[in-house]
Amino acid sequence: MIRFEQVAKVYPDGTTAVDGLSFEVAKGELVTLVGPSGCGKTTTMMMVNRLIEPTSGRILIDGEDISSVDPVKLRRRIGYVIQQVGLFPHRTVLDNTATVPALIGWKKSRARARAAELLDLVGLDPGTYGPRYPAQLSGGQRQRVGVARALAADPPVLLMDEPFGAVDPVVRERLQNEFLNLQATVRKTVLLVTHDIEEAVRMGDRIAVYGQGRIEQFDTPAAVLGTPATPYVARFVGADRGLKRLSVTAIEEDDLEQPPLARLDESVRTAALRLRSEGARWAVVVGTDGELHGWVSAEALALAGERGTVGDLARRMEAWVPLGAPLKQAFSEMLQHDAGWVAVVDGSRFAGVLTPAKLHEALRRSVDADERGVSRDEVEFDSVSDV
Ligand SMILES: Nc1ncnc2c1ncn2[C@@H]1O[C@H](COP(=O)(O)OP(=O)(O)OP(=O)(O)O)[C@@H](O)[C@H]1O
Repeated sequence: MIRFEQVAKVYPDGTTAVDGLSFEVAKGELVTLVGPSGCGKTTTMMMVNRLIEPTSGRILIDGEDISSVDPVKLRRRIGYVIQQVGLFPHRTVLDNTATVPALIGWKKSRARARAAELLDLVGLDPGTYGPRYPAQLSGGQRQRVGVARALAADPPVLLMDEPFGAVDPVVRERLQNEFLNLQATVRKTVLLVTHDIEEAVRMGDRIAVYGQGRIEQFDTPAAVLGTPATPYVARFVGADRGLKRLSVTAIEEDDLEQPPLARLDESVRTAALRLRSEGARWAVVVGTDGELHGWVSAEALALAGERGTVGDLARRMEAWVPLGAPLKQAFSEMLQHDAGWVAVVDGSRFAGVLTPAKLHEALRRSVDADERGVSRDEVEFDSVSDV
């Protein structure tokens, strides 16, 4: 979709911003460009919409050399989101969002209807926020308007330069997640510039790690964290890359432990006897179709006497995550609920629990799989509890 072929940019004062750039971004892929200040990320991005012209090499979009495309026409196919949003202060949020559709000649009513739809999509109620002016919004809301505006004319390509840089870390994480959800539906081809490796890892399908003016590694987040291509990349991703890896390693069925179970409609008596004979202190409570309901302690069952069903005593499950969610989410649920384990569901079906030991094992397996270039289920480890 976007292809760089041996692209270099030397500024008139002789500064080589980038050199020998060759990479490809597939249709619908989100690639993050990450690296320290001044390494050439923004230059790379601005060559795509021809705000900067390369000194040598070619850039192609959909096979077409962009140097032969009229820059104005080119930019209509490319949404652009920047950190300082750049909203027009004297235009309402709705009109700001409708800027590009209006520019390309849509009727005012159609452009505004589209703008309202987009505001809704980025989580801003068009009735409430549409008539406001940019100064009447929070930083995070302005950033959302920036994204809505960039998407308004439905461009196939989106360039985002530090799009979440101007907001505090909590809002940033929320905006990142919202954007990922949005991207799952709109599937734009995205280049996103950031200097934050965490953001690059969280957002990117693939990451281009920049050294000075060149790409040191272009790979998936897991590979960049697991097997840095050069000492420079290893230093850049940091010594805590195991920790960062938590956010890119998905929970798999094999990582789970199967705890004692009790059925919702089971009698207290049989459940109590069974748990006692298994020496279990608690059980996960599931419904008739195996759906997760909650948990029950062996003590509560023992004290309840002979009558009633498990359902009468079951407590709600506070900590649970879906299968496929990152290990980091499970870890954060455990911390948040001060729990020693977290339930994992597949749809509504209870799939098992993740314990700290299993979490650690999953992480080690994933690092090892990358180092050996095999898939994770081909790696065997003794679990901590076996040692
Ligand atoms: N117009 C210009 N004239 C001369 N040098 C420039 C110009 N624009 C950028 N540079 C230089 O080119 C190099 C790459 O700049 P670029 O803005 O692409 O880096 P960056 O990785 O995006 O940095 P940052 O994260 O700080 O925005 C830097 O050394 C910068 O000083």
